[in-house]
Amino acid sequence: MITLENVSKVYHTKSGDVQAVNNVDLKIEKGEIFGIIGYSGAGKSSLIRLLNGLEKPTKGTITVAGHRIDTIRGAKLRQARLEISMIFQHFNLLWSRTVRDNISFPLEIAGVKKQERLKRVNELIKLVGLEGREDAYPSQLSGGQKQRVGIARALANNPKVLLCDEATSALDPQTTDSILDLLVDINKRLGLTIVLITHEMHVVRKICNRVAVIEAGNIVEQGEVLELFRNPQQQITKRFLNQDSEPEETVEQLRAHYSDGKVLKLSFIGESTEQPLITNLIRHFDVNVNILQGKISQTQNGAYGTLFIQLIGENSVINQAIAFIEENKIGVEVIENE
Ligand SMILES: Nc1ncnc2c1ncn2[C@@H]1O[C@H](COP(=O)(O)OP(=O)(O)OP(=O)(O)O)[C@@H](O)[C@H]1O
Repeated sequence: MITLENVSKVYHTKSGDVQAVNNVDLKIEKGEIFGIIGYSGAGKSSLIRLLNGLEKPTKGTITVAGHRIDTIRGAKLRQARLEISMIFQHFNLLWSRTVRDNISFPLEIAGVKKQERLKRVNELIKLVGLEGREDAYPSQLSGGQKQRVGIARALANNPKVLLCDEATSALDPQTTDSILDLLVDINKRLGLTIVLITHEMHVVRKICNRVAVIEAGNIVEQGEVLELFRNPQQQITKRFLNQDSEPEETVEQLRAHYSDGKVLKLSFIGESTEQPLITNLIRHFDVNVNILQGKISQTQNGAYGTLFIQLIGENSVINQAIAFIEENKIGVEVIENE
């Protein structure tokens, strides 16, 4: 659905050239939810603007939904953009128009007749869960509702690709989750290809199938989300993963509080979480298992997370239990008591 070959973008500024995107090769399949993660200034916005033709590459070729975005211009580019839609961090709604009229706007531009427009807008309002809010103005909506309007408007002309530019960065965690759920729902229902740029790993974990990590304009690592979580290669990827894991003080607290037996940190990735591990531990070993804390979440390709447990019993039996956990391909780290 999307192919970038050897794409670079250099901005020529008064203070010199800025290499925002550097020799990027990327292939995104139809129906994927693909994440591009990077820190501020890494080149994410430049990359996403290249995908919808708002910027032209300095070199390389860009094909999106069958269109050579790097070369087409004018009416052809506008036509192609109907198939490549976008949502934004700050929603970019028209403040003097109601929800209904905001969603209707791209249909008006595309010359869709009034009767058909009304029908389509009603469908979209239902799809994004905004029934009852049709006549509200953006200023009367919560952040999550505003983004729902943004999503409905982006879907109005039945695009093939939806680009999401930090679409949940201005929202609180709960609202973020509901918007991400909506994106997954739309992806499944409509088979829409979604590309999202973000600086938050939990967004990638929750909804992406694959992810690329961008640093100083270069894609330094890419792959299946769980694979990347299991086996990050680059320092920057590890930093992003730390952002999404237990804070250091929690581990310190656990160490201090639970001095009996051993405290273990279990890491679950993918299918291993399906196993009834705790039941098996109690059944097979003469140990008491105390669940201390944990967070296991679902990714698009299986579960991911950590669980802290305390094992109390004979030292030799605890060691056997640890070996058993390892045999089951669950990551285990002993949190030593100080
Ligand atoms: N129009 C422009 N003219 C000149 N330089 C630019 C332009 N747009 C971006 N840059 C520079 O290109 C580099 C990449 O910026 P870009 O906005 O793509 O990164 P980003 O990862 O999206 O960061 P942020 O999340 O802060 O927007 C930065 O050094 C930025 O200053």
